[in-house]
Amino acid sequence: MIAVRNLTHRYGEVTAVDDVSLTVEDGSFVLLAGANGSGKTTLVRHFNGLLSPDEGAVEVNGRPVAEDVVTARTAVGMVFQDPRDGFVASTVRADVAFGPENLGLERAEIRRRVESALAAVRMADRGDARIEELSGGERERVAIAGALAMEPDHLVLDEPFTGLDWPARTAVLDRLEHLRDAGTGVVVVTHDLRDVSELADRTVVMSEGRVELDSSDPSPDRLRELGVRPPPEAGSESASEAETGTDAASRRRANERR
Ligand SMILES: Nc1ncnc2c1ncn2[C@@H]1O[C@H](COP(=O)(O)OP(=O)(O)OP(=O)(O)O)[C@@H](O)[C@H]1O
Repeated sequence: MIAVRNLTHRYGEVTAVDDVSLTVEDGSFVLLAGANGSGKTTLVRHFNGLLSPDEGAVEVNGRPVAEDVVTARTAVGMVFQDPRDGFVASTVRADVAFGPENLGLERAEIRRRVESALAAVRMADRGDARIEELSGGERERVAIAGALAMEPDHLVLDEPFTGLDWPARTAVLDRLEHLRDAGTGVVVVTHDLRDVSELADRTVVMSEGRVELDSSDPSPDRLRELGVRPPPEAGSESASEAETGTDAASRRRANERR
C-alpha cells in the first residue's frame, strides 16, 4: 500500500501539494486527475522519493519512503510523460532488460520479463531497434515496458497515453487491468478520463494542490467543475468520440476485433 499523510510540497512561494492524505491499496486502480498545474505530478514524485516532503510523509508497504528510498524505488515503478532522456541502453531490448539485470535476476527470468513487457506494449518485434530510431510514441512504450519488466508492487503512470496509438493504448490498458487483478496497485495520472474510467476503482481529483474529490462514482458535473473532462455516459457516446478511438466503447470494440 502507498499511504500519503498530510503531505505538503512547496516550490519556493508555490504550494504545489497542500496537506494531501491519500492511500493506494494493493490491487486497486486509482485515477489521479485534475487541471494543469493542480499538483498531480508533484504528488506522485513523492511515492518513490524523487521529491522530499516539506511537511507530512509517505509510506510504501508500511515503510517511510524518507527512511528507505531504495526499497520505495523497487516497490513503486514510475513512468513519466515524454521519457526522452530516460533511456540507459542503445537498443529497445537492452533498455528494458537494464532494470531486471540490476535486480540480479537469473538470465531466463530477465528474458521472460523483457519479452512479456515488450509484448504488453506491442513492441515484441522491435526489440533490436535502436532507441534513437524510435518515434515519440514508441519511446513511451519502451518506457512503459521498462517499468512493467520490474514487476513492481505499485505502478504509477503519468499521462501514459498521450503519444500512443490506439492499438498500443488498448494493449497497455489490458496489461494494467491484468496487473491490478493480480494485486498490483495502479495509479494513472490523467486529465482525460475517457480511456481509463471503466477500469478505475476510484477517481481522485486535485485542484490547486488539494484533493477535492475521491470517489468510486464521481459525478460528471463535479468533474467538470474541477477542470476534468468526464467520461461519456453509457449509451450517449457521440459519433465524433467513437471515431477518435480513445473512449471506452472503442476500446471494447478493439478487443472484440482482435
Ligand atoms: N520544478 C518546479 N519548480 C517550480 N514550480 C514547479 C515545478 N514543478 C511544478 N511546479 C509548479 O507546481 C504546481 C503543480 O505542478 P504539477 O506539475 O505538479 O501539476 P500537474 O497537475 O502535474 O500539472 P500538469 O497536468 O500540467 O502536468 C504548478 O503551479 C507548477 O507550475
